[in-house]
Amino acid sequence: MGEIDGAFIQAIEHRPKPAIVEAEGIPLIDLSLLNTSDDPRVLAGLIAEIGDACKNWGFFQVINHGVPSGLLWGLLTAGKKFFDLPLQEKRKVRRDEDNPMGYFDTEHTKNVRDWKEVFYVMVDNGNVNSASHEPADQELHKLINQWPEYPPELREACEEYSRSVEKLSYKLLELISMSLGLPAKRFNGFFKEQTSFIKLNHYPPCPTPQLALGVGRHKDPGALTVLAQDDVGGLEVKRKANGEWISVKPIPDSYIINVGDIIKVWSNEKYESAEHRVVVNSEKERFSIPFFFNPSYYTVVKPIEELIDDKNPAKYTEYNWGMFLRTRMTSNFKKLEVENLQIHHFKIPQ
Ligand SMILES: O=C(O)CCC(=O)C(=O)O
Ligand SMILES: [Fe+2]
Repeated sequence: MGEIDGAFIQAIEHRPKPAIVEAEGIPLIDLSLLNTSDDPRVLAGLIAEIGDACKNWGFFQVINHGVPSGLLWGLLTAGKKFFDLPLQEKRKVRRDEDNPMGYFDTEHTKNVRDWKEVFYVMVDNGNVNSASHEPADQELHKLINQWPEYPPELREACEEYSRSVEKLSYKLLELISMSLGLPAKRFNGFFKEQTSFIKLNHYPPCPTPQLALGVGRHKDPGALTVLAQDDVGGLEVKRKANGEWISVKPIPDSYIINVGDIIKVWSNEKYESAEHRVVVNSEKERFSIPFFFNPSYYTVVKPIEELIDDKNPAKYTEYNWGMFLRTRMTSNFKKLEVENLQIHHFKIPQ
């Protein structure tokens, strides 16, 4: 990535400061009960814990999650071999605005360049996505995975890993649904033609980590994010209660679960999608792999009927998920002069 260029420099108010490391930190939830029972009465304590974490933090970590650790290790190893290739090799599978799957090294978040390189892979290859909000863009777009020649094992590692994390995502979705007092499978129908994808993130060491961010502050737009990180650390979450940035301590063999904007809207703001960002450091590279669990492109996102009434009216007007995703993906290719699309643009003034 070379010398730090002005495009990476964050405005003063968004530059990283030493983050607070909380003794307790974000909630840590043990999912081992899931292996022994799916009876809601047995699971009641776990469901309540998840509900509290979604409400108070929008973030939690899980252990005993059922994803074999070898799958993550295999994918991290294959991903590292890919990122070690020369830039011109990686750019042979470069993503672009027509097909946003593949490699990219100039991603922007909120119109500032991120100190990272990435590789995007669809979980269900070939699913389509909507047109964007651009008036000239009326067509459906196919999301097609692009595979590099080297390392040959990358494809299988991505496919096996995402199938396993998908299972965990459905379990979490069902627990979240029950925690809102809804039937376990209330949300499952939205994921028939899921637009879920994984992203391999590589954050190289940065000579001026006080000026740039690995990923600028943002909220994840989908339903849920299931994030694996290595042992380097750097993820920070903005605490809902007081707006302070808290660092998320790497815990071996755990996943970080992050409520996305869609669950915030479905729950009519009972649950939070927390702002987060990634700080980089001058010594160590870091790898992370988020799995973005996203519904079908044609999903109309709005507060769930059972959760609204006269006393608690809908806080959002409906929006089309595929359009939202496409517009957001397009905005991470370059610096724009306008704020990129956010759910607060659909908020009903109360
Ligand atoms: O690398 C991380 O820890 C988080 C990355 C992230 O927030 C994202 O890719 O949306
Ligand atoms: Fe994120």
